[in-house]
Amino acid sequence: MVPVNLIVLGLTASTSTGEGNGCGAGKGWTQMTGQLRLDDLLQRYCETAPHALAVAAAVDAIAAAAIEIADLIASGDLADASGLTTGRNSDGDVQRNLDVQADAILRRCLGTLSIAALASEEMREAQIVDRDGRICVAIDPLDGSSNIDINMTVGTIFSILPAPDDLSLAFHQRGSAQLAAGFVTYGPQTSLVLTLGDGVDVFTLDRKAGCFRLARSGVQISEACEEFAINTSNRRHWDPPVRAFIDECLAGIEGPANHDFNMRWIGSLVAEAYRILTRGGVFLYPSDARPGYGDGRLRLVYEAHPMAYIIEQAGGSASTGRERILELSAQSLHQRVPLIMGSINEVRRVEELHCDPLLVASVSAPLFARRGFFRL
Ligand SMILES: O=P(O)(O)OC[C@H]1O[C@](O)(COP(=O)(O)O)[C@@H](O)[C@@H]1O
Ligand SMILES: [Mg+2]
Ligand SMILES: [Mg+2]
Repeated sequence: MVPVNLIVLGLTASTSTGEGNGCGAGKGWTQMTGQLRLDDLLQRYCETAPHALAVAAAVDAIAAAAIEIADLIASGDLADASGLTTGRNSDGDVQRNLDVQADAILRRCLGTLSIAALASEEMREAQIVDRDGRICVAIDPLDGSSNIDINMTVGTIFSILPAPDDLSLAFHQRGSAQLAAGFVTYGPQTSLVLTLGDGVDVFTLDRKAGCFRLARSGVQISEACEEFAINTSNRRHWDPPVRAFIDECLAGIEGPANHDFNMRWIGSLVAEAYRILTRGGVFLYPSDARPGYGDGRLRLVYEAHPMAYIIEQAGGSASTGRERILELSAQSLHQRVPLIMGSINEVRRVEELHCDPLLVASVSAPLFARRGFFRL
């Protein structure tokens, strides 16, 4: 087991309380001055639980890989880090040059650690690495890859699970078994969002020093929100509950929601999640009627599970519309799942609509939905 590259403890960070600039009564977070480094936080965490050293080592390795990937992305075509299509991965998705490079960097950085099993979006099957390892790691090396060639935010997502006795079950565990989860956004800033099971912290890459520094601690998502994210080009394929929810959002102050909504769609799960953690909101990638989209688009093990863990740790909610994402366990590595996540009130509303066809019908009836007829 390679020791974590941990540095001095004892740095103190001065703090101030911030609030999301979004809607609702934002619970806010603690804004940090950036003196506390990821290494410091990992070192403190190392002593907390039997798995903690292995988890800290994996996070440390992923952070090192993220610094390399951030450099690569920033160089773009100059470093042959492009959105050029190189083929398809085992799940049939278009694979870009950068998907392959990010996967190689992460596997090299994680490769020196004692990890029981490793899974990646870019690998056909999970790999058993070290039977004595205490943890299993699942990665989406590059999320939002359709954004690469337009210079928009992409990211890396990771999930860390305990190693079960039977390693063939490594990635068939419930999402609630996760020990840690996080993601990195490669945008104007490179940020690392992390939960070790006790809240959510956001770190910013200090490029000069080559380390991540704590920027926000104890992130909390506001319960209500005024922003939704969904790929509306698929509207005609949606199920009635999803259509009803979005119709409510679009009706704004004149509809049952009784307030206006803004809309964003970046096409990059990491960027949507970062926005929700910053100013609230709700994200939906539901199942729809297109061939191959019966379970939505996003993958359970290395996209929905880690995102759900982070969002719940920040006081939000993540659901298929019918079930809590963290209750689910995958039948296969690349299994897809509908994902609705974000501010708790909006996710609850989507769930209500999924459970109650009469409610859906009432939202769809134009007179009922309008203020002035049935609402005072
Ligand atoms: O192009 P669509 O259908 O809007 O899908 C966008 C979604 O697909 C993804 O890009 C899937 O992730 P990958 O890029 O890792 O395959 C998400 O980041 C994003 O939310
Ligand atoms: Mg992805
Ligand atoms: Mg990907």
